[in-house]
Amino acid sequence: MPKLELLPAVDVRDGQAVRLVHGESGSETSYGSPLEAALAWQRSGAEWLHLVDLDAAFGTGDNRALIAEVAGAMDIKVELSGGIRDDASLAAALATGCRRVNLGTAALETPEWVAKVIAEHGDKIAVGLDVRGTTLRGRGWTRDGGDLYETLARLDSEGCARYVVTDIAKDGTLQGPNLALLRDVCAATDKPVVASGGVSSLADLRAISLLVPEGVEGAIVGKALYAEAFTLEEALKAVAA
Ligand SMILES: O=C(O)c1ccccc1NCC(=O)[C@H](O)[C@H](O)COP(=O)(O)O
Repeated sequence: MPKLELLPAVDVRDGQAVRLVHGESGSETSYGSPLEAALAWQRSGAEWLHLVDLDAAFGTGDNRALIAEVAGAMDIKVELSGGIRDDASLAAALATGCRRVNLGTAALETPEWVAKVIAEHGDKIAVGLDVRGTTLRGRGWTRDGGDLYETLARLDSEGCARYVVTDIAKDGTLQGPNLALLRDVCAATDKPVVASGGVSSLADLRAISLLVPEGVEGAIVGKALYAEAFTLEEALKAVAA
């Protein structure tokens, strides 16, 4: 059985690595230099980095140059997220050399464009399905954007390669992942799913690992690493077992 991939997160707001609670603007705790954080995860053995431009997601500017610097400094695979909504932002994201990008708002607001870029870029495109209940949220998770399962069916029919699934109610709270949501999404698609939001312990990671046979491919871990609930080395060992 393939092991669960772990993607330590670096979310960038106003040039700083931050953690949010429920993804809410204004709930930031700052953790200093995004580059230092990313290099630390790489040194600890990460194979992936989940790198988010929160300003681009919220429409409060962007950290494009810094994101490019961080992505360019990585020897590991990078997944980029936040505010990738049109040809210019997609081109800038792909030019960083990242392995893939997550589209969120665009999948809700400009589905034709998303279908086009899925056709052009294949598995370089993933779609972030960020939900409250089963309602998708866009624009930095501030606006409703339709039904999770209807959107998933549409994206599947367009050949979307992968989904990053976040329960916003869990994100940044250290309350544990929404395993039922992950199971339900895996049952609704044959495509791999990356779990995001709420991981609090090694037990949570082991619980997500048990969903690998159902289609969960990876887990994004943010707050738990910054709060030192466990180390990345411990997490990598836990999912390798
Ligand atoms: O990814 C986005 O585009 C985004 C937009 C608006 C608010 C937050 C956003 N992402 C947050 C993340 O991807 C978190 O890093 C991730 O869910 C980790 O959560 P946690 O382990 O609970 O800190």
